[in-house]
Amino acid sequence: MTIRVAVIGAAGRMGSTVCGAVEQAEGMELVARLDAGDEISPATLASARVAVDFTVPDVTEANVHALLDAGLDVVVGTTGWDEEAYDRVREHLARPQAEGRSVLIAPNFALSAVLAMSLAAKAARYFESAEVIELHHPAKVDAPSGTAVATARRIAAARAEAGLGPVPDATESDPDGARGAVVDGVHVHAVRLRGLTAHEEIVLGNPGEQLTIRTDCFDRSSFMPGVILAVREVGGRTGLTIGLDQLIDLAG
Ligand SMILES: NC(=O)C1=CN([C@@H]2O[C@H](COP(=O)(O)OP(=O)(O)OC[C@H]3O[C@@H](n4cnc5c(N)ncnc54)[C@H](O)[C@@H]3O)[C@@H](O)[C@H]2O)C=CC1
Ligand SMILES: O=C(O)C1=N[C@H](C(=O)O)C[C@H](O)C1
Repeated sequence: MTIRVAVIGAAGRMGSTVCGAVEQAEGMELVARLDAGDEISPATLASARVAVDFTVPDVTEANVHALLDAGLDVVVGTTGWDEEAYDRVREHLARPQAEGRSVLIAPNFALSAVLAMSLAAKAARYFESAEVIELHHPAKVDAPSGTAVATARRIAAARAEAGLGPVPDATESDPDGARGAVVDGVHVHAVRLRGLTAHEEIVLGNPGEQLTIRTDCFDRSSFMPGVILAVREVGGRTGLTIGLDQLIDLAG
């Protein structure tokens, strides 16, 4: 059966690329393109079954609740989500009116980034030091990137599980924040540079050795197979799914 798809944020860099990918995808029909100022309502959604949200961190959660109220399953790529916001979506999905509905939120839909996060989490327990450097195009409105935050959280969780203490760091004075943001004890550095798209480096250090894990997305086409996979799969799930790795077998 054809999946009818609405794209929210359709005029943006990601939204417009997603519109093109949905139009090219077998078994999908793009039925609505909504952007800022458009109401989310049955009339504008044109009987869409799945909505894809690539908007801005300030509005994405409200969009998801409105889309659930309208009876759609939702795929979200927009950043800015925290545990409290996830919990509010879980609570919404638990209401009888939302029975059978499903939301998938992923900080990154590119396979290289999903693998980089997974490898970083796997490697983290073996290294004394770990830091994350994300590098993006200068039109990005948030820092650090959602992917970097998710990566740092996974590294921190792996370190805690392995019983590792804080990363070694003798810094006593840093009035200008040169050591970057600190996410769950992991330092995260953000670079904004003309010419870049979306890149991340995870550096892990031990005495005398370093492991560098790097993902480079040179073009937004890199995110499209993951987005299309999520659109296909979201309807077969229930509840909240976080991360594209939940749909891909990374074992082996
Ligand atoms: N999960 C992933 O793989 C990826 C996630 N992103 C994230 O996706 C988001 C969008 O990124 P870009 O497309 O580069 O940004 P963008 O600024 O090019 O596009 C955002 C679009 O959302 C629209 N918008 C703003 N408020 C809206 C509202 N209330 N309703 C509907 N549309 C609204 C804007 O008018 C704009 O067209 C960011 O949070 C970014 O970090 C970006 C790339 C990949
Ligand atoms: O804004 C972007 O471009 C990107 N945003 C996401 C993030 O913040 O992690 C994903 C990717 O890095 C591109």
